[in-house]
Amino acid sequence: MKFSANLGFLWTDRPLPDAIRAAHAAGFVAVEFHWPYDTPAEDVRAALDETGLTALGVNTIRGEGNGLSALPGHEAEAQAAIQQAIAYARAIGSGAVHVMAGFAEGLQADATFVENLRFACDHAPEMTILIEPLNHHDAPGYFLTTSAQARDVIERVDRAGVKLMFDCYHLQIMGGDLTRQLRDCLPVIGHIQFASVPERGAPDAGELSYDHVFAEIARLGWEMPLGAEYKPDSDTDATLGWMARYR
Ligand SMILES: O=C(O)[C@@H](O)C(=O)CO
Ligand SMILES: [Mg+2]
Repeated sequence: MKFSANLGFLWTDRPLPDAIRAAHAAGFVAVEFHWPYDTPAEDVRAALDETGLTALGVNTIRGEGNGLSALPGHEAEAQAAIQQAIAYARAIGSGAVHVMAGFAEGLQADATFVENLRFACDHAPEMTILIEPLNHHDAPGYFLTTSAQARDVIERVDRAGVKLMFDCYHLQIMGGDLTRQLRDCLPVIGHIQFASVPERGAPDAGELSYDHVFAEIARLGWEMPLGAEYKPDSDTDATLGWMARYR
């Protein structure tokens, strides 16, 4: 398997260009970001060029909450955040942006999210526009919570570019049955992330067998790097024992 280091959680003790170099030294083939906007895109791009790593994605900013795109009345702000993320992604050579929905509920929020996602897809037709269900313990009140809801939104956005960020950690907490969820969602998955459950640590612990999950992902023919989005319980390099097991 190939892995992407999520630098929102891994090597957060150093500047992003150094975190990219550390990911390369550890054997990751890609990196992904949460909110890299404080680091000039050209510095990130230079570290990517130097190491040959691929950049898989950036998130839209959180705003007051966990994103803006499902907040009725905040369309201008949400679309500015989408444009900012797309511009940054283009500048670092990344092909995906995760559009964060925010804390909201109801029909108006749903319609707003769909419209803002159409805006993102139409603004950057070459880009994968990701949406990600988050679990209700870590992000109570977040608009998007299940893969079924995400698939319904994706269908109604009705654009080829919009895809599901399948985070095994969140989706295990929000109902589990992960093997079936992977099979059912496969046609709309744009990226896969993982962490142990419930601690959100390295994948070789917890209630979820990544021996099984990764084997199923491979069996389904998924070839893109999987996003290691976990919170190291010590120095990141000391938590990477799982990589040798799964590579
Ligand atoms: O799972 C997560 O928390 C992230 O993928 C993210 O982008 C939102 O915080
Ligand atoms: Mg995630």
